[in-house]
Amino acid sequence: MHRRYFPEDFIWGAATASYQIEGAYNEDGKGESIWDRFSHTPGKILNGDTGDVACDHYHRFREDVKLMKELGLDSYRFSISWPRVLPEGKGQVNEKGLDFYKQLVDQLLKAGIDPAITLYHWDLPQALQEKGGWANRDTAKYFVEYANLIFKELGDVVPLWITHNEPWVVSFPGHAFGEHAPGIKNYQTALQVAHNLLLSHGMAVQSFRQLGLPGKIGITLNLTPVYPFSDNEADQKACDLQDAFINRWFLDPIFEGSYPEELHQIYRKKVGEFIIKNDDLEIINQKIDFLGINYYLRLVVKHNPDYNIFGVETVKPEGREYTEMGWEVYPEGLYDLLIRLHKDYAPEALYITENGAAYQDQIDADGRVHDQKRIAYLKAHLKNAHRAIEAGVPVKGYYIWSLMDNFEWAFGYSKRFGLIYINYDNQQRILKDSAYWYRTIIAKNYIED
Ligand SMILES: N#[N+]C[C@@H]1[C@@H](O)[C@H](O)[C@@H](O)[C@@H]2O[C@H]12
Repeated sequence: MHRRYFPEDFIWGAATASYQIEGAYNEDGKGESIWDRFSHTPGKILNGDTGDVACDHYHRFREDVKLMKELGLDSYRFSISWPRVLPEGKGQVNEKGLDFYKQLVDQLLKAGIDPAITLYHWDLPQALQEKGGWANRDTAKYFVEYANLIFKELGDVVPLWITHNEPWVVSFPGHAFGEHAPGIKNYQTALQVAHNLLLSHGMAVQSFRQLGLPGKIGITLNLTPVYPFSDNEADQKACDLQDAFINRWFLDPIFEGSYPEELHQIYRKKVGEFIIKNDDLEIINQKIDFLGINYYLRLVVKHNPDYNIFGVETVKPEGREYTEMGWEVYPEGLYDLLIRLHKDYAPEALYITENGAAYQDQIDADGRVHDQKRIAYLKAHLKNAHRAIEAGVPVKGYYIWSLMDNFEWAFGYSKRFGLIYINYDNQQRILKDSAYWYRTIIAKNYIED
């Protein structure tokens, strides 16, 4: 067996997000979020599930930190619920909400686990949505005020900061396709949202620098390598357009201070303009300390003039393995993506801030969850991350999505991604075989293939 040793300082982590695990959706002064509103709207979430209770992490965080310590995690990535600390999105602070996060960070530090905080993982205060939400440029200003509150409370002890999680998902499923909160179906609004999210990212990075905090700050993007169905020119062009739509629309402003021109032209013609003010792109193009990437799958596309505004159709290659999300298992895509990012954008450092898979997990007669498919998935992706590191890509850490089964957005609780199985009937936590496997990987700092 070949041992693939990871760098001595490689960070082994796991990730969650506030709305997906905390519950206590209206307790201790927390304000309503757009996901509270969306999940309480009939027909939006499978089985009518909501995040009202979720994994009850708000009340069980001490038990959960003990489980993280049992796994030997170096770091735990979680998000702050903006409306839990600022119920109206701005103004009056909810001290009980802030205190929850201070206690969580305190428990993590005592357990020897580095906190990694995501400031925004989709749960915008509903009060700000009433003022236009991310389509309103003012929300960028309110985001920085919120970020400064958290920076000042936790900035001295938290080493890793992520401004936004997957702004592409917030923009398009949330504002063009209507599949995510706030459930808007307006492409032009989605483009303005994307821009205001990026602007708020740049403004928050500037503020972080001005505060002189000791940690590192970056952003997490869902990045998907795109491959042409065939080598004909039309399919290759379709591939380039899909890459611009999903990846470059966010990578280029952040790293180059400009939007992909060809796609911008298509948007001008087919969607309409969105407002960019004078030095916006200069603000967005702030130097960041790392790029976080969430990798799950690749896309294979072909040209189809009738398919959408781009004439790009996604195809599902035959004979491949797919997860419960219908996502192709393609570990090589992680290697290809890391190599491309290193070559085209050269981020100072990269963290794989999410990688994982949903499978049909069940408690077997022995009381265990034998999730061998997940172990195989994680091992294959770690192998490709290691290949990229050996090729010189500065990958500094890996966070499994997810620490625990949780509320999977529009799919409710039907999809299980966790290392820890959650019995939602009694909130029992059960370490899956993948959790025990991950514990050994962390301890040995190598995988064998
Ligand atoms: N779907 N799916 C799983 C996972 C989702 O649960 C996370 O909240 C997102 O950051 C990202 O989409 C990935």
